[in-house]
Amino acid sequence: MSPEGDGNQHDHDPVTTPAAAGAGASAWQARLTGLLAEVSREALEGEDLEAVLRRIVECLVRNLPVAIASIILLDDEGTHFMQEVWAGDVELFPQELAHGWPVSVGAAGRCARTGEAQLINDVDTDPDYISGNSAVRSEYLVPIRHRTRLHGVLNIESTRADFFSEETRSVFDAIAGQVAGAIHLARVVGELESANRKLEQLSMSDGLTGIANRRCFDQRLSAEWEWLAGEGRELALVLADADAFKPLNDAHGHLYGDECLRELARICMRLADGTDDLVARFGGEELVLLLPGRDLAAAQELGERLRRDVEAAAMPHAQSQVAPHVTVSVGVSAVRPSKAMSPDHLIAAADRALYMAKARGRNRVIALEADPKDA
Ligand SMILES: Nc1nc2c(ncn2[C@@H]2O[C@H](COP(=O)(O)OP(=O)(O)OP(=O)(O)O)[C@@H](O)[C@H]2O)c(=O)[nH]1
Repeated sequence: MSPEGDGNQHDHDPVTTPAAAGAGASAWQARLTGLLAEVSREALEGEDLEAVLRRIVECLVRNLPVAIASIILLDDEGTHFMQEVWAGDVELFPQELAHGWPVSVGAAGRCARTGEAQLINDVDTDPDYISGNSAVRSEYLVPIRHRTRLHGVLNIESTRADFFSEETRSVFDAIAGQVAGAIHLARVVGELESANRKLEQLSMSDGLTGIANRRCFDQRLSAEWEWLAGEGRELALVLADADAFKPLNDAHGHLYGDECLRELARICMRLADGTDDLVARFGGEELVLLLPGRDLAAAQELGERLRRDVEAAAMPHAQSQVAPHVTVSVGVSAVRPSKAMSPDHLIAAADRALYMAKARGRNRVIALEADPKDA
């Protein structure tokens, strides 16, 4: 334990309290004003919230003769404290407070419950005071509030009974306001980042099946193309098109057609077992598997498994001339990416193979190496 003025940096500092300042009261005011400015700067840092709050409490302990400074944050419901960031000489940290505690407990709880600042001039006489340092004599707790939302409590503890003058308290009130701004800023930034992530995800996925959409596929194809060109490894495509899908919609309705597409997507997802494999909706009733690192034979085998799995799913199709259930035709292509060709050559080859599978009676797999003449 090191009470202020006892071995810490304020020992020889003439301006540690308003009383000590005496004729130098303006020096004390200057210190408080400087402190407020420093806290404001920290509050606007806007990076990781915990780091910002930690620097604020450290700044308080570094600049003022206080034994403990802490910021205690409430959960979303405002019923429990869930996080405490502190600086100073905490010699006792009650275990029950380590993982959050209800606002029914402690002087900080009283501050949160009442929404009012709490000045405790003699901690020994306050029934709610929970000691963190046996030398502490007084405590000041301020609600941290942004507009109507109570975020938590700013807690300052001093080893002097007369430390919290009106002027000093008003500075802590202002600091609590800065902390509230910092918390609000961090939460808004966090919410924006998460909304952006969601939007990014939405813009890359297909609403019906939940798999990647064409935009995502195009981006990944060109990224894989570049990467594999450098690596000298192959890239394969499996393009699957549901057979007689128009008659299926006409006979069973679009909702059933939608459900069949979802099932096709699930089957493709089960087959895409490579870490970099991508399953995407290529167009209406066409799905595509992008298979980095696989050659034509491996992709053709996967295409064949896909065709068989779709048959095995036995989704009824009353109007297909191929089978009484949904079938797919599959075009497969592969290439070793190089500057001589582009991703379009790979797609064109898969497309040509698919066309041949349809022409030869559907429910079959055709594989073609990509050819510079294809695109
Ligand atoms: N239910 C449903 N149908 C879709 C969707 N997207 C495209 N389709 C339908 O898929 C059908 C594709 O028809 P076509 O291109 O004529 O081909 P097909 O009838 O499957 O015949 P082949 O491909 O030659 O075997 C069209 O009727 C589209 O309306 C979708 O999201 N849901």
